[in-house]
Amino acid sequence: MWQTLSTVFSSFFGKEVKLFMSGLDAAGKTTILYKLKFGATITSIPTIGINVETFEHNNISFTVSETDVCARANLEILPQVRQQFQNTQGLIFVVDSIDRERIKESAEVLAKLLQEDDLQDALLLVFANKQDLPNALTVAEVIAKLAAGIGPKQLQKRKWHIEGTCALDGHFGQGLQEGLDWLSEELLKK
Ligand SMILES: Nc1nc2c(ncn2[C@@H]2O[C@H](COP(=O)(O)OP(=O)(O)OP(=O)(O)O)[C@@H](O)[C@H]2O)c(=O)[nH]1
Ligand SMILES: [Mg+2]
Repeated sequence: MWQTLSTVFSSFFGKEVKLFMSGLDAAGKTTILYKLKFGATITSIPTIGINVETFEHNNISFTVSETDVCARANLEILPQVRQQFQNTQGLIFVVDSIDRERIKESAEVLAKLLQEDDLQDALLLVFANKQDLPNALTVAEVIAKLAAGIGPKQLQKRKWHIEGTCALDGHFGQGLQEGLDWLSEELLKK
């Protein structure tokens, strides 16, 4: 399987892709970013501002900006966050699957992001994170709650994918690489 994928993606040598990652505070964004970059779990503290990191996957150089600033500012997207959206080819939205009380708020943030002009053509990858914890919302439940919050039509008109993830699991996390594989395959079609 790896050989096949690596052959398919060999045409990507030198390709640079910009992604924006968001979601509510404590969803696991920073943990995911550094797991993807270093293959290691970092001890994270709440992020102030925006983290930007570049790493390689499937011969693609992914530059990922991550922040939850839009959530902290009463769901209004701040100008410095909006600056990050230019030329963004993919939006990674991280959901804390155990935070049942805030899943509605999470959907509201996603709805705001999906309305942004610069994100109209962006692929949408949702990570339903913290699947390792008991009582986590299942992937199907996360889809239903997000679709209810943003309106099902929002998902119909966009290329999107969801992975159940555990960012803490092993070297690569669980579901994270699969999510990036989906993004890579969709980028190949463009
Ligand atoms: N059990 C479990 N805990 C996780 C997982 N992913 C992240 N965490 C934990 O969740 C907490 C918050 O993770 P962060 O990566 O700091 O979350 P964040 O989204 O960057 O938060 P802000 O910077 O405040 O926006 C940390 O204690 C992580 O170790 C996961 O998949 N499972
Ligand atoms: Mg953070």
